[in-house]
Amino acid sequence: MSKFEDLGLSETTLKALKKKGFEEPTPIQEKTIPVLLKGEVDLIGQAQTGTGKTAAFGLPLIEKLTPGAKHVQALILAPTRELAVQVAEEINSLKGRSKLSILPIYGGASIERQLNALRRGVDIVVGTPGRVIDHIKRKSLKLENISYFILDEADEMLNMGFIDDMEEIFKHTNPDKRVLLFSATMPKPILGLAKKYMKNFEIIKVKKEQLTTNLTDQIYFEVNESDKFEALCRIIDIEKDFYGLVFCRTKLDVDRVALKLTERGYNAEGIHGDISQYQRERILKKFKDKRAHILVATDVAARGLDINDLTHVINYSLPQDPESYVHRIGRTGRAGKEGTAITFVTPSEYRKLIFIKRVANTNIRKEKVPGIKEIIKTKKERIKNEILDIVKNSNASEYENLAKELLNISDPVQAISALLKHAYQSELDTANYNEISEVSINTKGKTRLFVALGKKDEMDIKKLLKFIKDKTDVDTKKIRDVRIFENFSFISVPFEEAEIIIDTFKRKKRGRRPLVEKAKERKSK
Ligand SMILES: Nc1ncnc2c1ncn2[C@@H]1O[C@H](COP(=O)(O)OP(=O)(O)OP(=O)(O)O)[C@@H](O)[C@H]1O
Ligand SMILES: [Mg+2]
Repeated sequence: MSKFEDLGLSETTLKALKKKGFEEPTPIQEKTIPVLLKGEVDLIGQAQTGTGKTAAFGLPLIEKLTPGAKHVQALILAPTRELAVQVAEEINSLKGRSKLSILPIYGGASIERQLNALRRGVDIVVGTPGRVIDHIKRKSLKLENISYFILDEADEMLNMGFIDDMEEIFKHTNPDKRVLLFSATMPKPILGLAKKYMKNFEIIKVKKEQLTTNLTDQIYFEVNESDKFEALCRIIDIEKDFYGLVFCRTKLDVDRVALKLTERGYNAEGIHGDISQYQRERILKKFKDKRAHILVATDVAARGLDINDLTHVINYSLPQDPESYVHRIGRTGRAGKEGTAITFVTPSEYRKLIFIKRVANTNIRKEKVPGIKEIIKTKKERIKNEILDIVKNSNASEYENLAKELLNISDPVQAISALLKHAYQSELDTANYNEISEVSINTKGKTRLFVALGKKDEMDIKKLLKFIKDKTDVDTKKIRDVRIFENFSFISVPFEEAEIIIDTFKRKKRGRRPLVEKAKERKSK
């Protein structure tokens, strides 16, 4: 491991790094910085999420560019507004006493202010494609003299959604610039496309077997769509200090989940592309300041965002592709800190999970959604420790007289029990929790399905099979194993059949209950 001092950086920059608290370069910084300081090459830099790619291209810019050169010298493009702001801030914080001026330009923010700043002269522009094109058209942004054209999250920028914009912007730049592409993922087709924009280029990869960092513990839970919210609440409740991002597929889902969390008393916010830019920034700041502990988001927050100390990333819905999985869960486990990523998988999505696992070459371990008893036990333990901590470390003497009075007239155990009940009843109330129907998918793609059917004497195997036959299109011959336990039955069926069963019953209110009711109904007939 080398030191920043060995990479060819100036004294001013080394001082700035010290001030920022960077002790040694990360592997991607160690590899790219010397090449960029020396070289005339274009570059593709690939390294895992949270490993300092911003500084890997930011530090060489700081060294190579001339403050106040009267023309834009570098353009950095990023896929989201928040990321453009963050990259600009990160470079600003690394420049030390250098007079370089760095400006983020992005949609939804005052164009007037951006115009004024551009008129005054800017060295580095960090922008989102739409607003950059807007400025090019207004002739307020001239790119014919740039030394660097950098795509952060390059694979995303060269993907369908952005490619036309990239072409357009590229057309307005001078041919003799350096082109630098950075991302944690670089799928083959995109790599092919990238070559079109570059001349002699080097690929610098921090070689890792897997695309995700091993700082993040990766888990998946098998849950029905209708049980996801309950599972989410349980995950949050069992943690002492949950501070996490929850990813949903659609804006509507984000709104719904955020609202439901708020209604249940959690400190949650939602963020997506339909929210005004002012609100987006306000919400992100609130979350970064930990004034909100849960941020529900679409993939608008999946790439690049650097939020300190996130404990969890939850994939409430499965990401669209392996790359998205890698970036989403990469919001935690950054800069050497550990995190947990939890993915909800419904039976019909199981194969997609396997695909993600294979492409990302990562290990995603299966776990069970925490049970109610387990949560209550954990909470009680936490309460006990909190109280013991107060007894030990902080002064509650103003209550001592009242305590003595109470203990004089009542039994100590009863008094404390009453006090605990008074203080924690609402938190420990099991009525806070709903039932989760158990769906468990085994790895061979066969699904084991648990169906709650009321008491044993209300249903036998024959009735159960007939019930399934009547209610679903499942071929009952494919049911391999049927067992009836105390208050639920267990069947083992191939994946497709399980899907049918689940799809049939999840449309009804709560999965299990209709079955129980139907069983009773039949009995009474
Ligand atoms: N050498 C270093 N020492 C300590 N911290 C660092 C170092 N380099 C970067 N960091 C910090 O690590 C965090 C992650 O950096 P950065 O956002 O650049 O990661 P990234 O590789 O771009 O991740 P992503 O792929 O998610 O965009 C930031 O908070 C950054 O300030
Ligand atoms: Mg980044």
